[in-house]
Amino acid sequence: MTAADRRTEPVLTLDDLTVVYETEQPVTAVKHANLTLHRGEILGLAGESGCGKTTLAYAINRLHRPPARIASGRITFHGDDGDIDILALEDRELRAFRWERLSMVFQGAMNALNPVTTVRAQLKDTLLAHRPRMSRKEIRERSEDVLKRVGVDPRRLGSYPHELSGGMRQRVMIAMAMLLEPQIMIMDEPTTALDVVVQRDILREIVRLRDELDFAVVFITHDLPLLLEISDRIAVMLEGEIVELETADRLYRDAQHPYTRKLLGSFPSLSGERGAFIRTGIDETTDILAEERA
Ligand SMILES: Nc1ncnc2c1ncn2[C@@H]1O[C@H](COP(=O)(O)OP(=O)(O)OP(=O)(O)O)[C@@H](O)[C@H]1O
Repeated sequence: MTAADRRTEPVLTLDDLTVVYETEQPVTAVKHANLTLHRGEILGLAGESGCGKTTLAYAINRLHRPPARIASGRITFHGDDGDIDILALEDRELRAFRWERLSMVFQGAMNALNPVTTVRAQLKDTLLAHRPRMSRKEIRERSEDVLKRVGVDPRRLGSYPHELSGGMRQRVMIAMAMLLEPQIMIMDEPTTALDVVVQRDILREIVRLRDELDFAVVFITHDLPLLLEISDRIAVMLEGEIVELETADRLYRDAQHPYTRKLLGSFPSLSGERGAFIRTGIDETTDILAEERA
């Protein structure tokens, strides 16, 4: 089967997912969401603050906490070895599932590194938790390999998080997320806290790694120009509902939902050629992102 064929196969399906915050005035943050993520695709999830993007991401990995409750729906992971009903997993199975099949990188993830242990120890702990029989040599090789892949010098294995820049810490978190070669990575505003140049480098790296390793990415941000550049398809959320799901090209050229059109209209510089910068790395090309933020 070719990579293109695999790209049309589902790796994750959400059916009728509803998430409610059971507060005094209950808030239905995700409303009957249906979504299919294909193998190896970058799916952008766009929408303004408070529309439910993070709630959806947490629910997929069962990281939601009370008062959040999944009120309806199914979340199915389609592994090469069969389907997994994520909502039915026992705690132990869920721990094995996370990182191994599906991993997450959050906006504040770089601050999620343990401040008192080295990068080496943190990578090793995660590896051993899932692969207890791994030898020291394999652990060292895998740790060096993932750091290299995200553009961090393996000599940094001995560093503590405070010795690394914000961009480097975020790269280490991405290395951690790909450590066990999951088929899905969910990235929730992974670069928002970083400056534009660092952000752009990391995004380019994520696209390149996806091309190389063929994992699927759900990339969450309210930054629609950025999503247009890196995504294969984009889902637009409005008040808990997915109101449009289209290829990035079609969404850009022919958005159907009035809210998508409004969202596109709110980024006046969305007139350059989509995607040229990150996908080809040609620096002379119109840099939509930088213009947007200028
Ligand atoms: N712990 C909570 N208790 C009650 N309501 C919550 C809680 N967390 C989120 N919500 C509500 O759920 C809705 C969706 O929030 P969510 O954080 O998922 O949106 P978002 O699109 O990720 O926003 P942002 O881009 O600002 O992160 C919002 O109305 C929010 O107020």
